[in-house]
Amino acid sequence: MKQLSNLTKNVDMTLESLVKILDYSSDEIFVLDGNKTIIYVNSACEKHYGLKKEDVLGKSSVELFEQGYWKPSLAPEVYEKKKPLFMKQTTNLGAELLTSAIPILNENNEVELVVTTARELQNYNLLKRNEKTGVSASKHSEQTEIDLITNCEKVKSILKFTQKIAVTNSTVLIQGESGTGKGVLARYIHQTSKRKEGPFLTINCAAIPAELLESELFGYTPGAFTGANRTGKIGLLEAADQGTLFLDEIGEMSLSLQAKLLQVIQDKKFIPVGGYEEKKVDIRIIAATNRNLAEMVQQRQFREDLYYRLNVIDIKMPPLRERKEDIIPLSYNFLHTFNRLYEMNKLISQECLDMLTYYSWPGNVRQLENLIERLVVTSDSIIDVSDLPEMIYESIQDNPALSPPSSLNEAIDRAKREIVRKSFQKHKSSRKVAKDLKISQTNAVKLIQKYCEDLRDHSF
Ligand SMILES: Nc1ncnc2c1ncn2[C@@H]1O[C@H](COP(=O)(O)OP(=O)(O)OP(=O)(O)O)[C@@H](O)[C@H]1O
Repeated sequence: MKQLSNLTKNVDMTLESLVKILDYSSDEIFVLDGNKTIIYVNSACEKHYGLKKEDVLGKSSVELFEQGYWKPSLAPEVYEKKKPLFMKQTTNLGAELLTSAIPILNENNEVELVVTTARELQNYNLLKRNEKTGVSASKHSEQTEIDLITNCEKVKSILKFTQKIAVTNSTVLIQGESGTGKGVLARYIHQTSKRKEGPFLTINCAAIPAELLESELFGYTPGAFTGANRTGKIGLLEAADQGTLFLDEIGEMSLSLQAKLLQVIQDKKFIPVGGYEEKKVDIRIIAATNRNLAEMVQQRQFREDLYYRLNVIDIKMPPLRERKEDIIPLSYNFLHTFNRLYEMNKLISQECLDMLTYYSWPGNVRQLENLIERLVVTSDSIIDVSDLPEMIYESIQDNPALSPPSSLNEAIDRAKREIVRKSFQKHKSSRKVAKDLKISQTNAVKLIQKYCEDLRDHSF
């Protein structure tokens, strides 16, 4: 390894050790060339964007900005004005950064490099507060707008698909285990649709008794029933006019209410409880369930006609254990959120993050979110493996597929599995996988059969 003489006193510095030092920096450092291509980045980028160095190097910073990894953009102004720039930025994972970009010019006064450093504002605010300068991170400070976070190709293709259906008014049915993010996806669909300026209202059909659910949805006229408000009440169907109504846990809705809902979907009209006059509404319905509706239809617990009406666009939200690539970015996202909420500055060790990826997350993203909140509150300055609940340890040890690999062969097999699955999720054909992984198509077919059986149904 090349020695970097004269850089340090009394120590022989190698390029390798220099890179290591930069990786230990808690601030992010990244360098762009004259074409806005990222030519260097340190490890801190993972906690800010959920991207590994290798996902970032060689990419155009303009392209990453357009994909929503940070905002606002800083590069165009630095390249244009050729002057240093300081700015507050927020990232896709909800980190708030104080970013500085310094252009380095060549002899022709052209921008040769831009050296950018980004420090988390949370740390900065806490530091200032500790210095008693009166600046403090407020618990009620405005929350950064956080999008649906994912690094998973399958979820990314769901998001792309929802953008395609943004202009339609079709009813959407989102199925998936509890806590997978069905509610977050419903909001995302609303935000990307042409109804985004209209209301987005949610009702959980399991949380309200059947009689009350009907009046909540349809509203009622004055004196409609004993105990009713004297002036009557507007229902959610009417309140969501021009917007989206999200019916969570639709599988719990009574059969009689299902019949009424079907009518609203078909005719776009309804009559409030106790009333005679029809009301017209323009709404999009998104329904979600963690139950198997097709099975419920067979068992006559759910109306077949309503099922087909809701099912016009059918999306399946995969459980977290099938999208392990989301665990680290989500963990960082929740770390930023709860650090901000509790005015803390906790860090998390790499070993701890690795351990989180081995766990199966039966409660999905909600369970991960709750755990990170608890860890932020209860751990010392660095959240480490020893802070994890015993239950996580035990379950990893009980399940060999989730525990760290016990041999080189097993590690190779797991790595192969991950690479093939990732490629198949992206390309969806053995020919393209073969090309992507530079293997024969026969080999690709074999590997897909071995590792991707569960991915072969392409419906969302
Ligand atoms: N991709 C994501 N990015 C950021 N936060 C997420 C994501 N997915 C889920 N969450 C968070 O996890 C929690 C659970 O998500 P959500 O309520 O949408 O799940 P759900 O599938 O609708 O659950 P349930 O079936 O119990 O209603 C929420 O606090 C949500 O903000």
